[in-house]
Amino acid sequence: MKPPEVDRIAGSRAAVAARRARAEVKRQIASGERPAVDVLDSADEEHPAEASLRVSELIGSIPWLGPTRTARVMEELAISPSKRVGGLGTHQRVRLREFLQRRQRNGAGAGAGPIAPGSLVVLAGPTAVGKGTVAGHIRAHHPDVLLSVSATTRSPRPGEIDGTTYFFVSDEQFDRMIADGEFLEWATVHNSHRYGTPRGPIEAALARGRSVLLEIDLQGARQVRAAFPAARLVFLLPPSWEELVRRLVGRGTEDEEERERRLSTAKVELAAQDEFDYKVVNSDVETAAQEVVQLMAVSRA
Ligand SMILES: Nc1nc2c(ncn2[C@@H]2O[C@H](COP(=O)(O)OP(=O)(O)O)[C@@H](O)[C@H]2O)c(=O)[nH]1
Ligand SMILES: Nc1ncnc2c1ncn2[C@@H]1O[C@H](COP(=O)(O)OP(=O)(O)O)[C@@H](O)[C@H]1O
Repeated sequence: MKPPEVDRIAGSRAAVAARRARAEVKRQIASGERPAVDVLDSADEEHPAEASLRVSELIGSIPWLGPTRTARVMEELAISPSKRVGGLGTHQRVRLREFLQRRQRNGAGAGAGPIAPGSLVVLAGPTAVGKGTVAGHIRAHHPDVLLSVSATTRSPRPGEIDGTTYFFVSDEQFDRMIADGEFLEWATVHNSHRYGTPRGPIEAALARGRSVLLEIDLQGARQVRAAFPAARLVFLLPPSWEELVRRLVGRGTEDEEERERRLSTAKVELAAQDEFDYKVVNSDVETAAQEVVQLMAVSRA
């Protein structure tokens, strides 16, 4: 058996070597020799220097981020300051990866951070373009963004959950909510059912500096713009009209008559796309979701 003193010396040598290896990784990031996202991707048992690096050290090594912004970024990504790269949870890793890639693409100094605090973004677009799908992707990957849950008088589709997809309410309940001033905006959509955005959760989130995403129709987007001129309006476009029809038919949730009604609304909505601040083509869900999130990161200043 080795005497304890030998163990202690060996242990401290190993610790010094590990520190040196981490310092080298930080130097590579700081000099631009190695993108931070590569360090994140290579962090595993075979790369202990990368895996044992703290996330704050990884982000802090990027030349254009000082300690204050690093701390803010960590908070926005919901990653604790002591977290090591190898110990990240799946969602944290995805959020960090998206952030690093976005910063790499945008270059130094672009934007204000992953998500500008307190921004209100409206996602609109024709039926079946994929608004719900893109919003769902953002919900899954950016829990820091509040995805507003609307109230509607339409019936739930199979798989839709009351309180998550929508608050499914009766006509009488909807009337009462209007009378009580509970809506930020509301509209009758596709000439059939009413949909409205509950005001309370949005105002509370914005007051706390949390960003909010509304997935609503054209009429609602116009009302939000009037009430909140600072809101950013995003129009989601299909790659083509044929693809839009394919998605509507493929979803299989409406009969022929309802599909026709929705497609005629879609023509009106597409004609209004130039009223929006940004247009995003939904060819690929992940890319479209990332573009919407990136728009949230654009500094209001
Ligand atoms: N104005 C307004 N529109 C909403 C609201 N919630 C959903 N919508 C819109 O209502 C429309 C119908 O939604 P839905 O019944 O889920 O079917 P979809 O058209 O196939 O997405 C979509 O354009 C939604 O964006 C809301 O709170 N306010
Ligand atoms: N980028 C995409 N590529 C292919 N299919 C998509 C894409 N985005 C959404 N879809 C599909 O299109 C259909 C309509 O999407 P949905 O999110 O319900 O649209 P919306 O909320 O705009 O009415 C769904 O079946 C969905 O799976």
